[in-house]
Amino acid sequence: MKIKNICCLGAGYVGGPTMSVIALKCPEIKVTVVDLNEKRIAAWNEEDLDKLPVYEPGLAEVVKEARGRNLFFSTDVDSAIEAADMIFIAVNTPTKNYGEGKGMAADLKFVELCARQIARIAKNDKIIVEKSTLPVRTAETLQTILDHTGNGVKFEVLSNPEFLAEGTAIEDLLNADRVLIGGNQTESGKKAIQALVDVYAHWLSPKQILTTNVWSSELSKLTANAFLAQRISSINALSALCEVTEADVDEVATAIGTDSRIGPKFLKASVGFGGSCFQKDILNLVYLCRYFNLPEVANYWEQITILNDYQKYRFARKIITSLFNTVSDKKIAFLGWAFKKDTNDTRESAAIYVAEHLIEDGAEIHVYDPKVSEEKVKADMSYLWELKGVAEQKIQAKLKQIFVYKSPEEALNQAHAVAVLTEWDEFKTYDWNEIYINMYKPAFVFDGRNILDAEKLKAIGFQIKGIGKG
Ligand SMILES: NC(=O)C1=CN([C@@H]2O[C@H](COP(=O)(O)OP(=O)(O)OC[C@H]3O[C@@H](n4cnc5c(N)ncnc54)[C@H](O)[C@@H]3O)[C@@H](O)[C@H]2O)C=CC1
Ligand SMILES: O=C(O)[C@H]1O[C@H](OP(=O)(O)OP(=O)(O)OC[C@H]2O[C@@H](n3ccc(=O)[nH]c3=O)[C@H](O)[C@@H]2O)[C@H](O)[C@@H](O)[C@@H]1O
Repeated sequence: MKIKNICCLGAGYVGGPTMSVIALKCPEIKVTVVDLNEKRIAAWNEEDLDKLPVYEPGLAEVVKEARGRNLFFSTDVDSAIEAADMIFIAVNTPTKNYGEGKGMAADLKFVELCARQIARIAKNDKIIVEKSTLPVRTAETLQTILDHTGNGVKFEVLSNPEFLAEGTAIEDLLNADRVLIGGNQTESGKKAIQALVDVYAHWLSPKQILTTNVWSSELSKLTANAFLAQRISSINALSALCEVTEADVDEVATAIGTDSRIGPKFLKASVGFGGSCFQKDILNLVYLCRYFNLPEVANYWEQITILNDYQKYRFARKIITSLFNTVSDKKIAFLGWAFKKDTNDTRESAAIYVAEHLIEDGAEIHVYDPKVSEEKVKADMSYLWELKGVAEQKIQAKLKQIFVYKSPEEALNQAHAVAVLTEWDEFKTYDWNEIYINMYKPAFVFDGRNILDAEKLKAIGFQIKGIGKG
């Protein structure tokens, strides 16, 4: 079966870049990305490519080439579903914040709504592709909804989880370590798998495309994220030990990472991992393990997020204790707000939690991030406080302790301390002599990413404290 028309539900950080690359590489396939969010779709259709809703190196170039040729962004969900022979579901699957499984389980209501809408609209057979990250056995739920509410047409459900990382999404999509496709091991299931393999085969080699049964594929996605996050929590746990023993965490990471069985990647100690997925996917895994009555397994994975919370808290506490046990009315400059460099995404960014803790102690937070707006920073903090049940009036008062600037100089001027929250390359190139002159003394730098040249900063006169540095 040759795919001619693809529709993707969800024009977010996954749907947008993934479909743009598919459209780029498969010019004979019409790809329509739809979303309920009109503002988001309007931004995807912006003439000015700097205004795309997702910032990713290389994305604007891909959109420029494919958009209007065979790549379209639209809010007309029904028409796109009707016309497609393959439908990707790339909607959000956040942690449930209500009812059964609150704070742990994945909220599948958006996915379920997609399935119901597809079933209602579809007039001919379709392949449904789970692109969102989902708990193992969700395909069964989707199949049940599709079969019971549809118009008698046949649906084949595939799992095709996405492994791209933000900041390197285009590179990851073009040169994927692997693409994973899970499907039913029936004749029609195998045909559907092959149809999706043929899409990716436009630019990936057969050995980069793995096919499995549908459950293995679903579970592999949660597992991959849990393994990746586990490495970060492991090195971050050791960073605390390094700080009290004068071992250097970067040296330890290099020493263990050269063992080919361990490998060097994902061993960078930090203020804690952020991003929309690691935390939610691990909690989802923990919930599943508890559901299947495997408490020891659940507790094992849960420790990764517990350690991550500890790491963010530890960083904030270090700032407070170093500044003579209070940051009340002190100006703390934040370099970076995004959860990692080269993205404008701030979901679950460590910066949010560090800021919360410092604000609780009375600090003023002065933020500069090259890609994050004032509106976003304030929305992030408001959202956190709302979730915690803080009264609206109190939220408004706390927001007055946050200032966001368009230039680093403004954020850094007259600061008591600088905290590096995101590893943007430009922070390394600043004139730190000048920054020192314009700060209160002693001038502190808390490098939550270990990116600055500590010796150079010490020579200037800074008190510098990194992660896992004695
Ligand atoms: N962000 C990332 O780097 C990665 C995310 N994932 C997974 O991909 C999924 C999507 O993640 P993101 O793109 O980051 O989320 P996102 O929140 O950026 O985008 C999801 C979009 O889906 C839209 N949507 C919700 N319900 C809809 C419906 N019924 N019809 C049409 N559109 C609808 C929302 O309006 C939103 O724009 C999640 O399951 C996530 O775990 C997987 C790999 C990487
Ligand atoms: O499912 C997802 O959403 C994606 O989650 C991660 O990608 P992402 O969260 O975009 O970015 P990462 O590079 O994994 O970084 C996550 C967090 O860990 C931090 N990190 C990463 C690596 C490291 O060594 N140390 C470290 O602290 C980063 O700064 C960031 O805050 C995975 O890397 C992707 O494979 C996956 O598809």
